[in-house]
Amino acid sequence: MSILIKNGRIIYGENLDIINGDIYIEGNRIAKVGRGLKLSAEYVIDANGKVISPGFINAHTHSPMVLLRGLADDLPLMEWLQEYVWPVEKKLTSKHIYWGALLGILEMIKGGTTTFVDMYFHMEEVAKVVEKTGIRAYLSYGMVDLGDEEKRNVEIKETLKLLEFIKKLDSPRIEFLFGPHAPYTCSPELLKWVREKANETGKMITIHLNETKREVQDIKEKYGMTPVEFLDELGFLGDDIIAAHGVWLSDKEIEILAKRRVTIVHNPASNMKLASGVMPIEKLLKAGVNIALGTDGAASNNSLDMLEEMKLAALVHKVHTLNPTVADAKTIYKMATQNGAKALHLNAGIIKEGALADIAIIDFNKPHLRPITNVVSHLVYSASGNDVETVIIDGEIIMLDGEVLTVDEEEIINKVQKIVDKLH
Ligand SMILES: CSC[C@H]1O[C@@H](n2cnc3c(O)ncnc32)[C@H](O)[C@@H]1O
Ligand SMILES: [Zn+2]
Repeated sequence: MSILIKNGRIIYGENLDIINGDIYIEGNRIAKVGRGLKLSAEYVIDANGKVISPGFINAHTHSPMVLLRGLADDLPLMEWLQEYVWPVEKKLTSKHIYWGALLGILEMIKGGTTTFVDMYFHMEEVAKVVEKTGIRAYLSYGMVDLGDEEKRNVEIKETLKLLEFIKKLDSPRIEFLFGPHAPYTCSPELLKWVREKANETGKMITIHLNETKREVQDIKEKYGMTPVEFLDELGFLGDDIIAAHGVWLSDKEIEILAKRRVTIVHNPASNMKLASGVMPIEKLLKAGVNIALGTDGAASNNSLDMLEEMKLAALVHKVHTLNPTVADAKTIYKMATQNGAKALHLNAGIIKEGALADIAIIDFNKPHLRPITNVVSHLVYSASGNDVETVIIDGEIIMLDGEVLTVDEEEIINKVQKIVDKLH
């Protein structure tokens, strides 16, 4: 398929330059960017008054957790997980996960997300939904063994099953990654197995890391080291690690993360809602750590809106440090786009010739986005997912003028309501 997007304001290249012009897409790549392109295409989109942005990369979520949205608000992490979330998750079947993933992915596409990194269970169902909807995804089975060998073997089996399933799907948009849940739920034996298997297969790893003060204390008591030191001792860390949260980090841990080229995923809404704390963004940036952005699951956010997440990321550090220059709009915007792509070693998150055609077109013909003075600032501080109009993923139009073309939105909303009504 070829697509010509005409007369838009393009957020171009690594430096986010604004160019008024056209984009020509051929197959799944951006072929040309320029003014007044005289090229014929199978599909032409008029982007007058609109902004053409790289699609957003949600680098940490649990897509089916939309089923638990609003279930347990206003609680700290451990109580939230142990007393509310895990008991409900025990009841979830593959059918629940299929419909939950449909709702979660529908929400993400509507908000301009073109790629997401997921960790949950019954992930074969999520893979089916990714295939159907047209989004790009990196999927992991969330492994928890709590030091129990029998449980470890079950988790290993489930992980290898997902790896095989995704291999057989042979989709250019679906990748597998390993998903040990966290150092406090996974034994050293399991973490070592993950590292070895990741080396053998070349697949990446995602994990929750240093999310709460309590977690750091527990790991120190158990292993006599901080979580990052512990993982480094195991030989676990590398540039294939996508670690969610990184809230409670010592200077030494930041140094290790930088040295090992680990990506940290910032999840400001979840960290604020669960009162986990504030990520040390200035120190991480200064050390050169790659920081991507994620929403976490919808039970701790409570939405999957990357535009909203950017605003929260930009604001929380200003109030926390009492310094308005911290976390400026461009820095945050890069976290939601090119830094996520860097973490995934993916040629996306950027508009330039040769990059994957993963694009969000945002309608700026709205009062809250006028006058157009600073496009990136408006996206970070004024826009929300509702302003996204058209989404292209892997060179295919997935949403056009607000309508997702690959699924029936009304059917998904009604079905999810029915299955959740029965669940509680
Ligand atoms: C075993 S699948 C993934 C697992 O993670 C849980 N989860 C969701 N959000 C968080 C978070 O912020 N920290 C730790 N664990 C989280 C989710 O409910 C699943 O059980
Ligand atoms: Zn999470």
